[in-house]
Amino acid sequence: MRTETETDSNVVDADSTPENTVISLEGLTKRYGDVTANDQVTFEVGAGEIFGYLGPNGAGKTTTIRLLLGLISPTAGTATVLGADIRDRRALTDVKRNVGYLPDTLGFEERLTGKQVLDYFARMRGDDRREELLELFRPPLEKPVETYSHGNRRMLGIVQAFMHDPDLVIMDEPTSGLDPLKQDRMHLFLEDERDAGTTIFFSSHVLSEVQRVCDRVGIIRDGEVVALEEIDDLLRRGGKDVRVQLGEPVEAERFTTPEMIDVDVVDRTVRFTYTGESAALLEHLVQFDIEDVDIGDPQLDDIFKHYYGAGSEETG
Ligand SMILES: Nc1ncnc2c1ncn2[C@@H]1O[C@H](COP(=O)(O)OP(=O)(O)OP(=O)(O)O)[C@@H](O)[C@H]1O
Repeated sequence: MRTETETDSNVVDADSTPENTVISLEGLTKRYGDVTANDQVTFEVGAGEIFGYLGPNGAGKTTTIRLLLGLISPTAGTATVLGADIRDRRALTDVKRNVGYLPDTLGFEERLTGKQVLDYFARMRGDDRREELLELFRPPLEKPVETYSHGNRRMLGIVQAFMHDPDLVIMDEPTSGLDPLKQDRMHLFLEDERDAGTTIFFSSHVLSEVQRVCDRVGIIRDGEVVALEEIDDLLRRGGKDVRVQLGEPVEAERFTTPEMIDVDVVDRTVRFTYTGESAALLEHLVQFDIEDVDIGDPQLDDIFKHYYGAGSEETG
């Protein structure tokens, strides 16, 4: 069941509490010496949603995932996964039979064949959906994993993560390094799984993929969650990345409207972030001698820059 959460401001919304909580983090903190990799991370993920955990390299995404799976212990705070407290090893081990995990780096024994790897996981947790998933992702099962391409490693990893038909799947940058066709296949698959009721938590540093498949997003920066909201709200505030090629040079003052941020005019090319309605932008542009217009989604970095303020905890 899809979870509706209301977010009417761009502050971290601690009340954004989905029903039927599958993952709940409460003040989760992990320190490595002077580095606070996760700092009081608090949010919830509801049943049947695709939750995107977004952040630049080194933000703390993998740390959260490893904490959730009990692979490392928190310095402070805690979390529950399918109701099990991550500090309770036995309870966590029990529920992990019902969790799929796709790590960023697959720790498969390299000399085993893909089939042997799947057999190993099947013995631990079952493999009811193995054949169906193999039809879809087709890793070369009879070859040793050490001969696999990056893409095939991912394909084997996905089969492994889903074949026991878990209620929750946690994935660390699942599409990184995949070609566009494989990324597409993965995204469609995740949507189908979500529609069938599986909860999916995945990390990414690619906004476009999070935008495409996620219902809700948490943004982590320097170990802190700086935004927690519906993807549509995030993108609306993120604005559009616009590049306009003009037939003749134009004065920035004449061209600029209040909805344009970071206007950069170089000769006949103007770049800016547009935060208003697309129709209003087009209406404005027709006044000028336009040769070309390119309107794209904002980059994650721009959203950070414009809405969360570099290096500050300010979220508005
Ligand atoms: N075992 C460790 N020992 C010391 N520091 C660590 C350790 N693991 C992570 N860190 C540090 O914690 C911070 C968060 O790292 P983490 O791997 O969680 O980020 P990430 O968002 O997953 O990044 P990436 O996208 O690059 O994988 C980084 O500063 C990293 O250097």
